[in-house]
Amino acid sequence: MGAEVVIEGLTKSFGKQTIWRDVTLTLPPGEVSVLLGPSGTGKSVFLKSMIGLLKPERGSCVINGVDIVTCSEHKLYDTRKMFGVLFQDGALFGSMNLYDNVAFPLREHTKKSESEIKRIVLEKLEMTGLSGAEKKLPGEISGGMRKRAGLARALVLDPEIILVDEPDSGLDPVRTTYISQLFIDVNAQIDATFLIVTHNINLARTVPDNIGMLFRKELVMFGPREVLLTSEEPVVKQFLNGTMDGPIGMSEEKDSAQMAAERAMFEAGHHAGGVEDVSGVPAQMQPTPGLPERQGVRRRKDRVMRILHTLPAEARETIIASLTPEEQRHYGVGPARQTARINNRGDVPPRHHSGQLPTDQVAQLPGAQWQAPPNRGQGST
Ligand SMILES: Nc1ncnc2c1ncn2[C@@H]1O[C@H](COP(=O)(O)OP(=O)(O)OP(=O)(O)O)[C@@H](O)[C@H]1O
Repeated sequence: MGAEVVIEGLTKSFGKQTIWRDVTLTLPPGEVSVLLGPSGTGKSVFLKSMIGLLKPERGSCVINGVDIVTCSEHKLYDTRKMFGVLFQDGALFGSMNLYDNVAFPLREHTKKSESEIKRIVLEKLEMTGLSGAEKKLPGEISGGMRKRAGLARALVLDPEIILVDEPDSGLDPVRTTYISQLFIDVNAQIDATFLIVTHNINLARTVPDNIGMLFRKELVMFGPREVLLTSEEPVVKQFLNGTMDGPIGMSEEKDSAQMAAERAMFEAGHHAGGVEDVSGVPAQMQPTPGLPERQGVRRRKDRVMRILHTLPAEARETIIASLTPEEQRHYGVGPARQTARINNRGDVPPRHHSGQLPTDQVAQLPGAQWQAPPNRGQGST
């Protein structure tokens, strides 16, 4: 099973520029999570901080009892071996063929024999649909193949955590769906914990178990996919619909005067762009038939049912509706019964900001009525 990653109060600045502050979330073991956020909100900086390439000033990122932020170089080196990282362009060595690129971490970090290396490399190339392409150079293959080769290389050391930076960059929508399927298939086969940074709405809506979003230097939300996908929070809705109508502007954000002026324009009939009314929770991608069931999905069900009472009503109803009648009986929930229980007890989910919930509650979620925090020290703190 993949490792759990527990991040608490993480804050990263460059000089006087705060990139994000007080980020708290837990990546549940073996589940697939996606981190969304407008360009420049520091998603790549977040991934680099998780593997210790950048040092946040405050907070912790704990994996198997080791805090990446404060541990020794020696511990960091060891813990990094638990990660497989897929960079945007695959980050392959241009002068090496795919076989040697994929074999590279094994030759660098292990004492395995060449015959053992060959077995592993061919297995990972097959897993990523690249059998037969061993002798190709990165410059001779398509962007999608380069990404798959990068994934094959990320897999050779049997990672427990896989970080993926913008897998859709430079890919058409169909190839993006194929690489998404590959992530789900790899997850089903090795049960690693995934964190995927992306702008791609289709991927975000259909691939992950959990979704988080960075905006205005904070983690706006992080939790089960049903929460973000049913959220009424303006920034989340705007992002998922890809429109100009909302708090996200040409650069990171708009001030209230600009927002009001644009609102008037849209109300007068100007097209806000994007696809209208992309809403609801579509079915999640499944492993390709013949592959094992995802263990993360099974564990997630129990986990989400334990925190169900903390989730906004619409997400709760969506989750309950997705259960089979047997599962509803098993967990003791049903749409009417659940609503009655909530009404009788007045059990309205609390409002929380990132960082305010105990870390054993994997989904740290603000309520559905989350309000963007006031624009604190934009650009510097
Ligand atoms: N090493 C660095 N030194 C100084 N500033 C940096 C460094 N790395 C990143 N930044 C700044 O941090 C901010 C966030 O960058 P980052 O690339 O993480 O954003 P992102 O959300 O991944 O954006 P995109 O979606 O466009 O890839 C940017 O303003 C960037 O200029």
